[in-house]
Amino acid sequence: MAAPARLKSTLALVTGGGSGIGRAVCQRLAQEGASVAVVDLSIDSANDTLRRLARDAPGQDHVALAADVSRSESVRALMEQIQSRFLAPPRVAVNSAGITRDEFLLRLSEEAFDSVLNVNLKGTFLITQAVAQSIVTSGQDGGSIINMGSIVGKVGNLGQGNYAASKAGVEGLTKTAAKELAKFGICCNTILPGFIATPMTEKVPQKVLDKFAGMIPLGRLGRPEDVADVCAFLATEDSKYITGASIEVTGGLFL
Ligand SMILES: CCCCCCCCCCCCCC(=O)CC(=O)SCCNC(=O)CCNC(=O)[C@H](O)C(C)(C)COP(=O)(O)OP(=O)(O)OC[C@H]1O[C@@H](n2cnc3c(N)ncnc32)[C@H](O)[C@@H]1OP(=O)(O)O
Ligand SMILES: NC(=O)C1=CN([C@@H]2O[C@H](COP(=O)(O)OP(=O)(O)OC[C@H]3O[C@@H](n4cnc5c(N)ncnc54)[C@H](O)[C@@H]3O)[C@@H](O)[C@H]2O)C=CC1
Repeated sequence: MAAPARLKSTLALVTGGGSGIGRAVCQRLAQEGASVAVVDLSIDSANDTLRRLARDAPGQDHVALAADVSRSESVRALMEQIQSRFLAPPRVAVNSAGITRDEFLLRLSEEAFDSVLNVNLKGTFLITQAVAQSIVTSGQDGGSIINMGSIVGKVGNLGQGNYAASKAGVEGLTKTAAKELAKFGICCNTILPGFIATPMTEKVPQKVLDKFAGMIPLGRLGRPEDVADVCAFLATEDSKYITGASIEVTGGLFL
C-alpha cells in the first residue's frame, strides 16, 4: 500500500543518504511526496540512491550532492547549492551521516577519536546550524531536524568510547537545539537505533554478535526501513507537538 503523501511540496535534506539508514530515509520521505536532496561523502553512493528515487518516485525533483559534513566549508557550499537549485531552505533535515572507528579505550588513538567526533557530532552540529539558519533567514514557518544518535550513546559499548561519546553528544546537542529553535517553529529530535543491519554493522565481529544473540526482545535485527518509518513520522505534521525527544528504535535491545 502506498504511503500517505504527507510531505508533498516539502524539501528534505538527508546526509549519509548513500547507504543504509540514510538511503532508506530518502526512499521513505520520497514515498511521502518529498523532494529529497541526497547528501553523502560518496557522490557515487548518493547517485545510486538518486537512481532508486527516480525509479520509485518519478516526477519529484530529487538531487544527489557530495558534501563532507565534518567540514564547515563543505557544508556552506552544500547549502549554497541547495538554495540555488530549490530557491528555499529544506523543511526537513535528517543527519544520518556517521562512521565508526572501534577500538578499546586503552588502545584508542587520538586520530580515531577525533575522526568519529568530527563526523558524527560536529557534522550534526554543522548541518543543524546551517539548516536552522537558512530556515530563520528565509522566514519559513518552521521545520523538522532529525538526528541519528544511537542506543550506544545511552548505554555505552565495549570498543566504542569515541562513538558512544559522539552519539551521547548528538542527543545533548539536539535537546539544546530543540529549546533554542522552538521559537522559530523548528522541531529537533533524536532517533536512537539499536542494531540495524547495514554496512556499518557488517564490521561487527561474529563472536560479538553471538554474545548478543537472543538479547533483542523482538527477536530480529533491525532493518533500515524500521528507522525510516519513525523518521517519516518525525518529518510530518503528525509529530508537530514533539521536540527534544529521543526515540529508541531497538526492538527492545538494552531495555
Ligand atoms: C544480535 C544483536 C546484535 C548486538 C551486537 C552487539 C553490538 C552492541 C549493540 C550496538 C547497537 C548500536 C550499534 C550502532 O550504533 C552502530 C555501530 O556502532 S555497529 C559497531 C558496533 N561495534 C561494536 O560492538 C564493537 C565490536 N568489537 C570490535 O569491533 C572489536 O572487538 C574491537 C575492534 C573493539 C577490538 O578488536 P580485537 O582487539 O580484535 O578484540 P576482539 O574482537 O577479539 O575482542 C576481545 C574480546 O572482547 C569481546 N568484545 C569486543 N567487543 C565487544 C562488545 N561490543 N560487546 C561485548 N563483547 C565484546 C570479544 O567478544 C572478545 O571476547 P573473548 O571472550 O575474549 O573472545
Ligand atoms: N546501523 C546501525 O546499527 C546503527 C546506526 N546508527 C547511526 O545511523 C546513521 C547511519 O548508519 P548506517 O546507515 O548504518 O551507516 P552506513 O555506513 O551504511 O552509512 C553511513 C553513510 O554516511 C556517509 N558518510 C560518512 N562520513 C561522511 C561525511 N563526513 N560526510 C557525509 N557523509 C558521510 C557514508 O558515506 C555512508 O554513505 C549513522 O549516524 C550511525 O551512527 C545508529 C545506531 C545503530
